[in-house]
Amino acid sequence: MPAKIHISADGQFCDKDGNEIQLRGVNLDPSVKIPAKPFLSTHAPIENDTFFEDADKVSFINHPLVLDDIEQHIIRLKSLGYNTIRLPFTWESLEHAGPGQYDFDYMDYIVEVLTRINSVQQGMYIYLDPHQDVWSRFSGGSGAPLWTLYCAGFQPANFLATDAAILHNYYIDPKTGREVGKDEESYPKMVWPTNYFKLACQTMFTLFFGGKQYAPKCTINGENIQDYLQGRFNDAIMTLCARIKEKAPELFESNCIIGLESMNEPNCGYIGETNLDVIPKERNLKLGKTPTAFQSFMLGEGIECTIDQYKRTFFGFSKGKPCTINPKGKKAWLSAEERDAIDAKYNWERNPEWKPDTCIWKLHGVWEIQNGKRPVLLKPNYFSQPDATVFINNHFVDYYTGIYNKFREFDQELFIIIQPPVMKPPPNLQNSKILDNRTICACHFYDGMTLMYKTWNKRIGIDTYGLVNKKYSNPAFAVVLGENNIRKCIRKQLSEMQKDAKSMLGKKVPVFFTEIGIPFDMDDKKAYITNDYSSQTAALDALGFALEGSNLSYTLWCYCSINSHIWGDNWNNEDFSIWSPDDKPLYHDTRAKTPTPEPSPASTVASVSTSTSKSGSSQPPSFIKPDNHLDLDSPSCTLKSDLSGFRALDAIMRPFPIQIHGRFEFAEFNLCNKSYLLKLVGKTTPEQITVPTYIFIPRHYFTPSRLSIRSSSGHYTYNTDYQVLEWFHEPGHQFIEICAKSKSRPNTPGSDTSNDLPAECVIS
Ligand SMILES: CC(C)CCC[C@@H](C)[C@H]1CC[C@H]2[C@@H]3CC=C4C[C@@H](O[C@@H]5O[C@H](CO)[C@@H](O)[C@H](O)[C@H]5O)CC[C@]4(C)[C@H]3CC[C@]12C
Repeated sequence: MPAKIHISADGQFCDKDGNEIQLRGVNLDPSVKIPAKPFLSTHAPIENDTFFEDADKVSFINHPLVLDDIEQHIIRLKSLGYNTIRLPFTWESLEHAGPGQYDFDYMDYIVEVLTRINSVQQGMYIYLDPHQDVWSRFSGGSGAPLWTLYCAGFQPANFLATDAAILHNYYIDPKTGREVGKDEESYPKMVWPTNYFKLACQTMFTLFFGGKQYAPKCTINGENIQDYLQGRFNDAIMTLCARIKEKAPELFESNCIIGLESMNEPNCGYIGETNLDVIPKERNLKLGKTPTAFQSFMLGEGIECTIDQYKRTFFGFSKGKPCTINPKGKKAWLSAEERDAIDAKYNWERNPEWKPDTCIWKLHGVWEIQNGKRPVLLKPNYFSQPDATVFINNHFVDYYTGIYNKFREFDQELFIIIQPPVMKPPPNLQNSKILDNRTICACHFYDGMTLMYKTWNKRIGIDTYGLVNKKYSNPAFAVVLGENNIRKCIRKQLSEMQKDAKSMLGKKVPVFFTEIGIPFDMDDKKAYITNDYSSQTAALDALGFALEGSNLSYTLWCYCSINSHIWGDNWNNEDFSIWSPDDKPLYHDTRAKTPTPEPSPASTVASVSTSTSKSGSSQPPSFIKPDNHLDLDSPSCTLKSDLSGFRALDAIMRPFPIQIHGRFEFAEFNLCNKSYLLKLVGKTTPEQITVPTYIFIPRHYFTPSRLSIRSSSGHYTYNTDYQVLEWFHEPGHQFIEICAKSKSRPNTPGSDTSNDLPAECVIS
C-alpha cells in the first residue's frame, strides 16, 4: 500500500516524517471524452439526428480502459517510475440519460478500474478529474450531457448552421470516413478551443457561473439555471465518490484515491467582456470563423452575418477574407414545440417570461430587433466588470465553495485540488474558510508555439504565460530566441505560475501540474514514417527540464490506450498520447543499440552497490518491481516491462527524486550527456543516517555497471529491480551527480576518475 501523502510547512508533498516526495504520472485516458457504445469519436460523422436523439442512451464503459488490459498499461507506466494517475471522467458519462438519472453501471465499472489499478503491484496514487473541454461534445469538446444545452434552451442540431460551435464530426465525409478538405481549410489544427468564443460554449459558461446575475429570467423548477446546473454537476460528482466509497472503501483506506480536482479548465464565458460588438483586443486565439459576441447572438437567431475569418500564419493569426454565414432559417434555440417536448421529458418548468425560440441575451435586453428587421446591440457592456479579477474572485469562488463544501462533508482527509481557469492565477483565498491544509493548486501548461504550430521551433519561442497574463506592454516582447533561451523561458514560466499560485493561496499550498504535454503529431506526422522523434523529444525534454528545476509534481497529458497514427487520441484530431499501439512496431530498445558493456574496470565495480529486493534493501514508497527475476547485465536480458510504443521515450523516462531525506534544492537531467544532478538540504538527524534519499535512475540510460556517481557525502545502493538509487547522505547542503559512462567517455565531463568515486560505494 502506498504511503499517505502529507504536505510540508512550505507546501511540498512529503511522507509522514517530512521527507519530500514527488508525484509523477499521466492523465489516463482521454478516451473518457467519448462514448464507447456506440463508439462515438469526434471522427464519427453526424449523418442524421441519431447523434442527438440517442445521446441519452450511450455508454462510456471501457473508457478509460478495457478492464483486462489495465494491468499491462499500469505496468508500462510504472516502468517510467510513475506513481500517480489523473483519472478524468465526464459529467456526461455519469448522467447522460437525464438529470438525476445516473449510469450506475458506469460508476461500478469505474470502481473496477480503480480496484484493478490498485491491485497492480503496489497500485498508484489516483485523483479524480471532472473533465470538460468547451463545455460538451455537442459544443465541440467534451464534458456535460446534451440535456444541459437543452436546459439553456439551445437546439444543438442547429449549431453548425448558426456557427454556434465547431464540431469535428461535421468535417468527416460519411462515405469515406475521412476528413473533408485540407486541414487549414476545413477543420484547422487546434481549432476546437475557439469554441470558447462561440455562442454555445460561451453562453453555457456564463449561465453556469453567472446565471443569477446575468440571466435571472432563466429559471428551471423555481431555481436559477446557475444553481440548477451547478447542483446537478456537483451531485453527479459526489454520487460517483459515494459509489466508490460504498463499493470499495479500501480504495480510500489504502491511499489509492488521494483526492478530487475541481472542474477542468473552467471558463468565464462572457463575464468580463467589455464590448460585445468587437473581438476583444486581448484575445490571442483567433482561428477560423470568428464572430463578435453580437454577431454570434444574431447568427443564433438565424440572421445572416458577415464575419471575420482568421488563418494561422508564420506570424500568428491573421485576418483572411470575411465570410458570410446564412443560417437559412435555422436558429440555435429550441422552437416552442421542441422545447415543450424537452421540458415534458425532463420535468422542467420554466419561468413563463423565458420565451422559446429566442436568444436568452435578447430576452435579457442585451440586444433587440427593431422594426422587425434591424438587430441593435443595446448593452454592449452588459457583461463588463470593474476589473479582470471579478470572475475569479467571485463567480469562480462561489462555484468552488459549492464543490468544496460537498467534498469536505464527504471526506476531510482527501486532497481537494482547486483548478483556476487555464494559465491564470487562482483566486485569493488566504484566510478563507474554503482553504484548508489538504488543498492543492492545479496548474496546466501548454507552450503556445508548440501547441498551435505542432512543431518544435528551436529558433523562436513565446512566453505563453506572460502573454496570456498581459505581462508585456507589447506582445513582441514575449518573443524569445534560441533553443536554450526557449528552454529557460519555459522553466521561468512554470516557476512563475507556481509563485503566482502561492501568492494567492499561501506558500503552504502545493502546486501540481495536473496537465502538461505536447502534441506528438508534429511536423505533419513525419515521425510516424521515419521514427525520428527528435522534435518531440526536444519539446518534451524542455518541459521535463522546466518541471524538475522547480521540483514540480505533474501528470502528463496524456496516455491514450486507443491512440492511432491516423486519428490520434480519437478526439478533435489531438494526438498528445505518450504511447501508441501504432508505435510498437517502431520501437527499438536503445539499450540494444549501445555496445555491450565491457567488463567493468575494478574502480567502477566498486562504485555502487546493487541489490535486488531479495537482498533486503528497503522498498521505496509506492514503487514497483518491474520483474522479479531480472538479470540486467546478462547479455540476453531484455527488459520485461514493455517499453515499446512509447514515443520520445528518451525525454519521458527521467531520473527524479522519489523521496528526499530532507529538502529539495535543485535538479537537472541532461539528456545529451546523460547526467543527472540533484542538490538538496539533508535533514539533521541526531542518530546515524538510516533513511536514504531515493532517486529513480532508469536503466534506459544508466546501466548499473556503468554508473558513475559523484556526491558531497554518503554511500549508495542501487536497487536494480526498482531502478532506484538509495543515497545515504549527511545533513545540510548536499549534491549528487550521476552519469552514464560510455566506452568512449569513461568519465563525467569535467571530472577525473578519482573524483567519480565517493568514499563509500560497493557493488554486490
Ligand atoms: C504565437 C502563438 C500562436 C501564440 C499562442 C497564443 C494562444 C493562441 C495560446 C496561448 C495559451 C494557449 C492555451 C493554453 C491551454 C489550453 C488548454 C488546452 O486544453 C487542455 O489540453 C489538452 C490538449 O489540448 C486537452 O486535450 C485537454 O482536454 C484540455 O484540458 C487547450 C488549448 C488551450 C486553450 C491553449 C489554446 C491556445 C492558447 C490560448
